[in-house]
Amino acid sequence: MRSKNELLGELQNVEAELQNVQDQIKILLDEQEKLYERKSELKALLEESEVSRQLNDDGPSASLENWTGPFEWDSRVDDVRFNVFGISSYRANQREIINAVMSNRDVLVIMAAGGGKSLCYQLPAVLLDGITIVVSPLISLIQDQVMGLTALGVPTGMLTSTNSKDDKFIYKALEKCEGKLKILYVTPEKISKSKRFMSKLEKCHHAGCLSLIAIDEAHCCSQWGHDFRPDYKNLSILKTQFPNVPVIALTATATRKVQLDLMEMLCIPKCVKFVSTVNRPNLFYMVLEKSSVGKVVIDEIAEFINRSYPNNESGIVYCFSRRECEQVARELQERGIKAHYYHADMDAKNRESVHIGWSSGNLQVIVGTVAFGMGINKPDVRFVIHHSLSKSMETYYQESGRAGRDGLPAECLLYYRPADVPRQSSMVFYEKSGLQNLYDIVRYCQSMRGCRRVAFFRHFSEPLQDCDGMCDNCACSAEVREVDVSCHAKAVVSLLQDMQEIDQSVTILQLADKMKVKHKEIGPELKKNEIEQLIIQLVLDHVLKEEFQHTAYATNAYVALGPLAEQVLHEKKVVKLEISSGQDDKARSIKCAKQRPMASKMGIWLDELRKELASVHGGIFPHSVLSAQQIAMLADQKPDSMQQLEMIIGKVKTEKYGNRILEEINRSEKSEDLLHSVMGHGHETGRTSKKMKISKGAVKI
Ligand SMILES: Nc1ncnc2c1ncn2[C@@H]1O[C@H](COP(=O)(O)OP(=O)(O)OP(=O)(O)O)[C@@H](O)[C@H]1O
Repeated sequence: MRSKNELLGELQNVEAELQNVQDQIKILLDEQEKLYERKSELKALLEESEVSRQLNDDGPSASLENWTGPFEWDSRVDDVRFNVFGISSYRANQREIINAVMSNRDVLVIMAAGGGKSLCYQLPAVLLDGITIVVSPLISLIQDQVMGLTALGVPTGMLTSTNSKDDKFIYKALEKCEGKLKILYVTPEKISKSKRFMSKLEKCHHAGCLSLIAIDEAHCCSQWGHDFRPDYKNLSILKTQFPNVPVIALTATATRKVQLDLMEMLCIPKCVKFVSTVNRPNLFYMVLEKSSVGKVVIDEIAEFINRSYPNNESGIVYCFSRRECEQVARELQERGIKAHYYHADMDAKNRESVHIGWSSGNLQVIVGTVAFGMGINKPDVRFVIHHSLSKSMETYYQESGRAGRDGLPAECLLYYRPADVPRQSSMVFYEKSGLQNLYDIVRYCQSMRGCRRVAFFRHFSEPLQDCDGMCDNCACSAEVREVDVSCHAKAVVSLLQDMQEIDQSVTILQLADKMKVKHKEIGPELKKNEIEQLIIQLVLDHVLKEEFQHTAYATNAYVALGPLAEQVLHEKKVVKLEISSGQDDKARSIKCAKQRPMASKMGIWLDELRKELASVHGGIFPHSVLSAQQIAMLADQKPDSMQQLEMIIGKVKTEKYGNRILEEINRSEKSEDLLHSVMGHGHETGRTSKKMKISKGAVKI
């Protein structure tokens, strides 16, 4: 029998060895984590280089060819731009794209929402002999475009699923090709399902009258895109059937992978690509904490609208479900806001009347589901509020991008609370990369310090650009502490482990409730929303994961242990959480609003001035009347009298708004920056045109 001392000695040795092994395991685990990270980085880089190799093999890129001109059609193009569309100058890439189309090339256009894609096919359509077919996914978008073009005097028609008495005229025009129709909008279903339409199109082509095919919202072709539409898949038939007719495909967003997919699906491998930045410098992005009490959220939204937009400036509120849309619209009405809901369950007539009411200014706010996303062609939307989380960065970019398409300042607010995550995840988990896409936007929302714009640039693999203080985190960052919550995380994991052992499923909210009771003994006290935030953080970090169970009526999202749970349990992983320590969200939002009222007000006045001048000068599009260049001249020359202001922008009545503009110019120390920021698109701002002198052509009034 060994003595007690001998046993104690060996025990100490074993404990020391165990400690040694544990230290080595920790080192190896750290190493493993680093290697995993590097592995995914390398995979992403490989994928990227493979995609760019294929893209390079697939034809010349726009930059390799000179599309600026001169071309023999230059003067005719300028004439149509000015006299038909009332547009005084091009925005970035528009001239080049038009030239590529006029040169009979297939073209792929990636241009930010509101960047001016429509002109790129509408202008050539007017100029070319024959008819242009435009494929567009939504009837509301088609109606909008047809209304606008008809007002400009361009003979335009549409064929959609709903038959109309005009259909006969359109079929006849296609067949006879008499010049009574220049642009024909169709839904993708017409191409894939209507034999009658395709046979008329064949005849039109045969007679040499099919001049151009435009595919709008082309990302709908790709399963990798965020809005896949099965009928778009069949559009390859257009290029196979009419190989000599140029195709122009346009979208606001397409990652490299989607671009490649589009080119393949539309059979335009040798197309010229024009990729513009996703940056929308005039949009202010902000994420707000969403209260768990529904009425509080509505109170805040109503207060925001009444405070910031008291003059009936247009806006959109996006909701998660149809029921929620109706409720939010009703509650906003109760608070005196002219709001109405819009969703797919309404009949077409009802939807149209709401849309028209909003476009004409009778309604201030549309409360919509994503059905009210694509195809909103109203340029002066001043705010887009997300009452609920979007399902991806792409959809958020698109939906919020409905704001400020006129280039003037506009605001994009997103109300976020962790409890909205499982609502979305149970809808998207079956989509290709659905959860991954959702978690990207959740990361965007959880961040209290990162620039929102940078998040977009990263997401769309674009070089970073300056935010210019146009997001909440850059303009008025919250006072944020980074708190070590490893012990709370460990408690969450062990709590969940206990529940899993007895086969008990738990949702994120139930887990948060249980933690609320338990965590007080652990360390620094966390508020309920911070515990929820922590649980979501753990899901994003793969410590936990979401799992889904189907019932006859719904899919429920539960939370379970993820691949890195063990590390947290054994204290091998530090978990930190950003916690706001200063003012509450509302105070912050007010502070943010105070920092930029001048730019917003000025933008609105300029817009009103544009409109007033347009009405004085007989229905010319507002943008042509007070162009960005003219605003740049204001910045450059700082007029100090009404007379000077009138000289700069032309001989017009400017008393009402002019005085206010002058006041602002005088009052603001940074008037140039202010004017730059109200001008929106960087390429046509004073930054580039500051040195420009007034030319007669630029002052159109
Ligand atoms: N060169 C220009 N100068 C001034 N305004 C322009 C110019 N080009 C287009 N616009 C105006 O900008 C607004 C947005 O243009 P358009 O509808 O073509 O955007 P888009 O790129 O199709 O956006 P979305 O992807 O959101 O549909 C319209 O009001 C249009 O008249």
